[in-house]
Amino acid sequence: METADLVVIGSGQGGIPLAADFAKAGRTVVLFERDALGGSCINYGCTPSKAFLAAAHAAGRARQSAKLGIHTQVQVDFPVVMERVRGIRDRFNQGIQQKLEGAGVHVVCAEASLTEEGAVTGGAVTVQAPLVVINTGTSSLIPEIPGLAGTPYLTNRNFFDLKELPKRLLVIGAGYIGLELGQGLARLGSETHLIIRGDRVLAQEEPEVSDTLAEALHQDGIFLHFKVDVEQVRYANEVFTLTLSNGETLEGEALMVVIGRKPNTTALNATAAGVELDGKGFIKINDQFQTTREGVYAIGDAAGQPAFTHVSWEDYRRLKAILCGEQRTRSDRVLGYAVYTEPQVGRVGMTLEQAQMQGINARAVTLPMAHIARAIEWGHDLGFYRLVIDRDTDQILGATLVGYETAELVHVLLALMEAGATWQLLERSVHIHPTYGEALPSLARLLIEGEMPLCPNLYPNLSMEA
Ligand SMILES: Cc1cc2nc3c(=O)[nH]c(=O)nc-3n(C[C@H](O)[C@H](O)[C@H](O)COP(=O)(O)OP(=O)(O)OC[C@H]3O[C@@H](n4cnc5c(N)ncnc54)[C@H](O)[C@@H]3O)c2cc1C
Ligand SMILES: NC(=O)c1ccc[n+]([C@@H]2O[C@H](COP(=O)([O-])OP(=O)(O)OC[C@H]3O[C@@H](n4cnc5c(N)ncnc54)[C@H](O)[C@@H]3O)[C@@H](O)[C@H]2O)c1
Repeated sequence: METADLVVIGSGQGGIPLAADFAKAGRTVVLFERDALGGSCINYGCTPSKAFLAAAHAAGRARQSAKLGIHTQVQVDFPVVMERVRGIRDRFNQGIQQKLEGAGVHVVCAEASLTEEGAVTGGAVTVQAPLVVINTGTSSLIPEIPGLAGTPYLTNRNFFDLKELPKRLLVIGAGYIGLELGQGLARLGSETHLIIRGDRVLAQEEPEVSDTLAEALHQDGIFLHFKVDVEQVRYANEVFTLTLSNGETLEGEALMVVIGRKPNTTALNATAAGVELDGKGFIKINDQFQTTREGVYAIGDAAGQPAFTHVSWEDYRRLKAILCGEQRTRSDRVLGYAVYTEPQVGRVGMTLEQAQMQGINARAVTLPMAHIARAIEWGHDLGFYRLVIDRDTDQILGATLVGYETAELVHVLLALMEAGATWQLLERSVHIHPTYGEALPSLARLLIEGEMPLCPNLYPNLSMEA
């Protein structure tokens, strides 16, 4: 049996830098990875999806330029689009390999599990270490629909291997992945159908977000099928036929199943090793990322943290600080995230409803994009900006920005929130005209009740009787 100072299971977004930092500091580190180095973000998630969306949104924007008086004919070279995506993914993947090798991390290409004695074993390697960090992420959740198993359906895992643009695409699930990749393929030319269980897309967000996105998807020619389930899948002659709960049938050359994620914890032998899981299989951790077994920590998606790359990465920074003796916790962060549809959804902190549910005396103000000069001038007038504040402390609690490139703009509010700023600070800052950014102080100005009154001692030296 080998010994090491640290064992990392899974090369997720937090595990990689943690392993590299320890190794660079002269500690012996073993990292187990059962699949491609870099985890879901680099190989099957953020990196390829955003490279793919660059092409898709370029096509969408070119078509939409007709409303500016510019007429273009969009020709999509799908193999080139996907080659570029895979090229970027492969470069990032190789970068991770070099980072780990350069730092001196011993990488074991095998699925790892914990032993009851607290060692980690995978392939032909068993390692005993005082510190084990689990960063095993999640995989696609696949529903048990009759006829689905064994068909060549798509998930985020094989989507980026597509060689041909499907003529018709059927998507089960209208969350992050369904909307981003569904809108993407629609913009590249697939006739796209979203099959939605409930009555709105991106149902975890505020209803106005769902309404705005539904309008945008409609403008892209996407068919939205609300309040239906898929009862049966058939695959014959390279065509999928779905029977829906309302009796309708839909046909498509491709079927994408994107209904959420499940934690990669089955192979870990966690419970027997004293690492407790919750009812959905996520690893139970305390506020310092510690599992129920001493010396074993868990970070990222598998530990039930918000499923974003920047969260997993921030988990690494916080865990490293904790291991170095600092007083840090995992739950005091300002959480921001974005959905890369067009328009984008940039989110930070709490919604009005979330704040009120916590008993906060909260208030929200909303500014439609159609009232923002830059948005009108540039033809991006679908969406809105919303700010949530605490009436008692005046602090900014959260924001929802639906519009052009709001994943960037939302950082203004994220930074203000991190600094504990009040809305008055935002209100009195003078932003550049005409920008999307200048709408943020305008949004804060909506919190000033009524017209700004003239002060009674205006021009005190000016005689009113003259
Ligand atoms: C299509 C898609 C797009 C996304 N886009 C974004 C985005 O734009 N922005 C964003 O912030 N987030 C995005 N995400 C989410 C993001 O990818 C994850 O939240 C992020 O990768 C963090 O994951 P992680 O660090 O917990 O683990 P992961 O990155 O999932 O890595 C876990 C690794 O552990 C390995 N592993 C699992 N079990 C074992 C085992 N027993 N032994 C050895 N190895 C094991 C896996 O093979 C994997 O490589 C996206 C996700 C998807 C699917
Ligand atoms: N931009 C980003 O940061 C980004 C992009 C992609 C993914 N992600 C991460 O990955 C996670 C997973 O994304 P996702 O799109 O798979 O999940 P999701 O939770 O965002 O959406 C899944 C959708 O499928 C629906 N659904 C569930 N069961 C269903 C069923 N049987 N039939 C039909 N619909 C069903 C749900 O109601 C939900 O609307 C996200 O929560 C997010 O954290 C992030």
